[in-house]
Amino acid sequence: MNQNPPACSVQNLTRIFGSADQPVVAVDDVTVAIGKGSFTAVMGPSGSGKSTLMHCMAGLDRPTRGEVFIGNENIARLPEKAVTRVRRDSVGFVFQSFNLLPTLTAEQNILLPLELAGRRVDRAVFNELTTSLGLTDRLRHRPSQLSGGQQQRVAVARAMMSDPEVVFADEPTGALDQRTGTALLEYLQRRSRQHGQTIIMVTHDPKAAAYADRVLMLLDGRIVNDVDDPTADEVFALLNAVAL
Ligand SMILES: Nc1ncnc2c1ncn2[C@@H]1O[C@H](COP(=O)(O)OP(=O)(O)OP(=O)(O)O)[C@@H](O)[C@H]1O
Repeated sequence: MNQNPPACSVQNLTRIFGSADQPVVAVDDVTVAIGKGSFTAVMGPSGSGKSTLMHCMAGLDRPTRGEVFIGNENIARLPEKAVTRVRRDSVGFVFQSFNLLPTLTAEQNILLPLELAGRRVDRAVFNELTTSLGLTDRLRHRPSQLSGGQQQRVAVARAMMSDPEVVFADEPTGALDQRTGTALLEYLQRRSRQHGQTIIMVTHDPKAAAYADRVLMLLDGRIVNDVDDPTADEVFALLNAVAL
């Protein structure tokens, strides 16, 4: 078990969609702490609440009940403006579909969040990130001139550039071929092990989850398994068990 203080945690988190007479309980009373510098995979069948849990943890969605801590801040209790600040300063998000701005170059996309926040750009951090992601000769290209794998690496650099408390990644390898996906997973693992970056990743792929230090398995909005250092075979068996 990770003894570090958590980078992020939720307590009795519930998120209900729909109306009072037809509620959809997407996340059901979840309590979990994510250790600093850990790499966690969130898995579960379609509709089990993975994206909703991650969106609530990242401050992109509001819980119906419960607490959400990013570092020491309980974002569930903050007004929207303050949540936006915490999200800007302490959270990086990698979307499956990259979400890059098409009119900006790779470099401009990577630096945009810092510029919007009025923060100084640390060129050493920028150089280190773009070199380790193999992007140095692609920085002046626009997203349409980049491959899917390159666009996803730009999205990862953008999420990591502000050195956030937590990076959330929603199916980051979903749109990539196997070789490109593997390289990205190896990078995420290195980033957590060597730089202490906390990473939470939603994935459907047991092989991708095996790169993580920990797998949380969701079913019907609840965590039904919490496994440290899983192998792909173990994850596959757990997934089969809940998918039946
Ligand atoms: N905005 C919404 N309005 C109503 N119901 C929603 C909304 N978002 C999610 N849900 C419902 O909440 C439940 C959990 O959805 P969620 O997207 O979190 O699951 P998931 O595990 O991420 O699924 P998938 O693997 O298919 O992406 C589902 O029943 C879904 O239909």
